[in-house]
Amino acid sequence: MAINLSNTQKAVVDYLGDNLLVIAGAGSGKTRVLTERIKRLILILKKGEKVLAITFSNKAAEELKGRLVETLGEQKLNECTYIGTIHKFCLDIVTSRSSAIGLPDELHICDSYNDRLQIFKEAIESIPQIKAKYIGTDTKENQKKIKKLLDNLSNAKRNLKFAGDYANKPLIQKLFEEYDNMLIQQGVIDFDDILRYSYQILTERESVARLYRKIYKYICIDEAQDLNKAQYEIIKALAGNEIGVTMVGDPNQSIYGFNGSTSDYIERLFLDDFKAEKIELNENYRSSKKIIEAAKKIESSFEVYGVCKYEGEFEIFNFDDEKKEAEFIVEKIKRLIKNGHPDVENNDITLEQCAIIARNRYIFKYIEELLKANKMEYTLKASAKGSFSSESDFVKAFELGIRLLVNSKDKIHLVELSKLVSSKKKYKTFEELKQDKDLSEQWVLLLNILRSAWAILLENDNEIKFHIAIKKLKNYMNNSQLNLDDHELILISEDLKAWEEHWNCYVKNSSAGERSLANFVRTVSLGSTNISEDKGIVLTTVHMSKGLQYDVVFIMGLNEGVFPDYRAVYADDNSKDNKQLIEERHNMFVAITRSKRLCYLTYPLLKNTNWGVKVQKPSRYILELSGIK
Ligand SMILES: Nc1ncnc2c1ncn2[C@@H]1O[C@H](COP(=O)(O)OP(=O)(O)OP(=O)(O)O)[C@@H](O)[C@H]1O
Repeated sequence: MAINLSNTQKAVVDYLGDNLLVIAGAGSGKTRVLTERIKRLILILKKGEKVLAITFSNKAAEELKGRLVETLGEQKLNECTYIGTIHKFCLDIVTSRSSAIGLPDELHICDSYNDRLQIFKEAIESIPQIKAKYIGTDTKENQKKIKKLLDNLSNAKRNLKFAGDYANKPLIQKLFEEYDNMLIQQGVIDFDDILRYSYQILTERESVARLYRKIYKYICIDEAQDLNKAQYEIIKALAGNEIGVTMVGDPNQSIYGFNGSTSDYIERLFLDDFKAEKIELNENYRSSKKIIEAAKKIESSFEVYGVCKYEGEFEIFNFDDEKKEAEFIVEKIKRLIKNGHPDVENNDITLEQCAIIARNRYIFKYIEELLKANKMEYTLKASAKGSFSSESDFVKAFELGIRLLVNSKDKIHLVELSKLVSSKKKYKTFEELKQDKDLSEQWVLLLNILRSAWAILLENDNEIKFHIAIKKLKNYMNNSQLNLDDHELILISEDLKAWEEHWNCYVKNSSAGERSLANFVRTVSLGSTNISEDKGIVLTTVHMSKGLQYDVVFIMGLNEGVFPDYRAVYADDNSKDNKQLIEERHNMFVAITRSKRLCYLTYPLLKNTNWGVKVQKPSRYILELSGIK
């Protein structure tokens, strides 16, 4: 359906000055405008130049690509744009220019928190003074301290700090250095390093920055209210004073403070540093009148011009307990699907148009059980990670082996694979493990199969036969000697299907020349191959619901301490300037504004906990909103 842009939207699309800040309210057509602006900028590019579009998530990058490809076609899109998350873009800088700052050529991503924690513990163990000073004898307390230290270190990295910046705290400096060295010795860097090292490359190697500026003539940043220091400084370093930067964001939707993000970067610094022109988009094309009214009660600064013709529904319900709350939602969805609703186009509602949003994933416990019992399809969106997440031991071993094929220095995954195949053995190399015949009969058979699949992957790095390797694994599953039970067979088959999807997605989004097994593993680590389509009702945390919209939205579990989160509620500072509480309010605003037409808030009065049945207070948002019928 062709949509006519409003005059303000057109002003954004056609702006041809240097830098532009677009403050865009929820549902004001940000994505639409960004798509049109990129198309407009492409028209003024010279041969070989590109527009760099940085999105907040892989899903948003896919969405943008999908919309652009419709008019530009695949070839033009690839010739004229780079669309991806900042981590993906920076990983390309680091992996192609690592030697410029003295890092090894082949680098991989340490993508799991537990792996990082393991390496960090080894770093602590290797420095006796740190162990003595920071770690005591109480093991539980130690775990907490170690995690806190690691969090502090991540935070420092997000603020672009290096070990050398801690010269006045020699022990911290040593720990920082040791952790970084240990990562590098294993051929890996962590997520924070991807940004930190690319910043170092861009600022210390002017020639590299110049090269990027020759290619990327315009930079467009989506969801810019969630930039943190590292991300903002990278964009600044990349742009120099030569490249036009457009930032689009909504301060009311800033919800990543725990990552060091703040809307200050757009509201203050971008305007000062880049002398950017500011345009505000205040229309709302998404939500019905009732939804807008509720959103305004949560964020009084939310101004909307132009009103949607639909009245919509906004209602609040409470229940004796969580089970009853879940039952109500399921029944309500069934009724809406059966009867439709006059405020939803064509009076027709499908499962896919319904979302259930909660502040954290644990709220979904009962509703998941109930949806399963009712055979109602749903997709749970609770975490951006989880790409390396095979459930069966067999495919887990295949996956760990792939990591070891591309990074022979990787000790963490060698230990993990060793534990999987044998509880007693410790191998020095992957090769040693692969050749071991002194294992259980089952693992000797499985390793035999895995060896042949891994060998296929190594045959030709320019033309990886991933599907043939998977086919080999599938064929062997039918081998009766393996004696796998039905449950295990289902897990294996689902895992293999997931790996085929990762591979297909990787192939679709990469060019033949850049493909390699190592590049594939890095892309999976970034979650860039994890963009399967949502099926059925979407159950999503607020954070994962960003940028999405549904005709019907339920926001459940609205109790004080859950939403707003207890950490914000019980923070020492309970004033209205409490940053955590401000961010919780943004979370509530995001949740409500995902709804196009109908929005229902629910909460239980009692909750079953490990400590018995507890009375629950309604969320402060319920009290604020209860005047709305
Ligand atoms: N000029 C317009 N006329 C009619 N509909 C529009 C117009 N611009 C955008 N829309 C529609 O409004 C809805 C919201 O747009 P979009 O998702 O781009 O908003 P957004 O600003 O990204 O929202 P949010 O920040 O809350 O995620 C979409 O369904 C879009 O197609």
